[in-house]
Amino acid sequence: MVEKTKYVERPLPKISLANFDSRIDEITAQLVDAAENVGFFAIVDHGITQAEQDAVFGASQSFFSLPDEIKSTVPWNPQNVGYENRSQVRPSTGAPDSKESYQLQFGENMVAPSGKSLWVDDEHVPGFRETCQTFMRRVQSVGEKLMLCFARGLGFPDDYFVQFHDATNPKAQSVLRLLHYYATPESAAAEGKIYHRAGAHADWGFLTLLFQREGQSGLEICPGREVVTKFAVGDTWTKVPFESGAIVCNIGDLLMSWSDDRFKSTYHRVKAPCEPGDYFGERYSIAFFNQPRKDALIQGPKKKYPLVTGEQFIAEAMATHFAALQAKLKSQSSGGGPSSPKENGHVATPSVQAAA
Ligand SMILES: O=C(O)CCC(=O)C(=O)O
Ligand SMILES: [Fe+2]
Repeated sequence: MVEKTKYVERPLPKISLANFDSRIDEITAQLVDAAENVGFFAIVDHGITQAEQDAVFGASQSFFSLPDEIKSTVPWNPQNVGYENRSQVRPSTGAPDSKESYQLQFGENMVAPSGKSLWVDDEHVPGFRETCQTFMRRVQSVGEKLMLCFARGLGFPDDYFVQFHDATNPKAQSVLRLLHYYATPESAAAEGKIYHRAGAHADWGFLTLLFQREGQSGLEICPGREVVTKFAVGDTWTKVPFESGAIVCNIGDLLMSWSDDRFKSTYHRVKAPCEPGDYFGERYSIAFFNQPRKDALIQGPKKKYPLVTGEQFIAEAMATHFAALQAKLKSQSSGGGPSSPKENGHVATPSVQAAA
């Protein structure tokens, strides 16, 4: 029988970006407070309209509706781009998420080592690339406002974080991730079979901006993490429901480290539906992961952690993640859990998901 989830009500800070230029200091104070105390917050009055969101969700739905043979023409690769299906295994669950996702970037990573473009051909989803790139630029500009405030809040020059996330640089690494979680049978839940959605995790990147759809709930957070060097855990959850006009934002491990652990990278998940009242239908969401260039120099103002490049930080995060995953799989195969997934692509792949 599935254990009943422990829930606690925690208010999610809601921050308006209206009149940004004249309110920067007020907005900075609100963002810093949210980053220090919750790690998650909702942004409103950001200028991205519902119609713009609907357009990219439409493109996402059209892409995921394509036959597998077409989706597999743009396969995921370790540059953190491309399409994957039920391949991401989180250390918290040791089993694949029941979802498919397609990751897109601004720069040269969209060309696979083979020379092939990882943009799905426009003949399959007309206007797909243009729709996604337009949306990416819009989200990037919102992210840059938040970066300016966080730089100011930490005592860095205003453009400090923005320069490392320049989307016009061919080496830009930020990712738009289209996500589609499969509907799961309620009968399976009653029999104790769990279909994970996004198993609990903290994001590795700098800052995530998330778009949800009305009526497709499931996002939950578990604040309280103290240091970035420890793997995130926790079991008391707070629901983050869809809110019209709001972008849900969260601090990632990289910004937690870059702030000397002042800002919290919060543990979160899309709940595996298994209890009465859970949402078992399909869920579409879109995440934009701001990730600095590989040569960005990461060190907080108080130098709590040694100076590392963006590339080194991700490599270390991957190693920690991979070790935690191996430990989980080992505990499952030694009788700690039900069936343990085989050590195949499922295990190697997720360890390099920058979003994990
Ligand atoms: O789909 C969602 O709502 C959350 C996804 C997520 O947390 C991730 O991909 O890192
Ligand atoms: Fe996440």
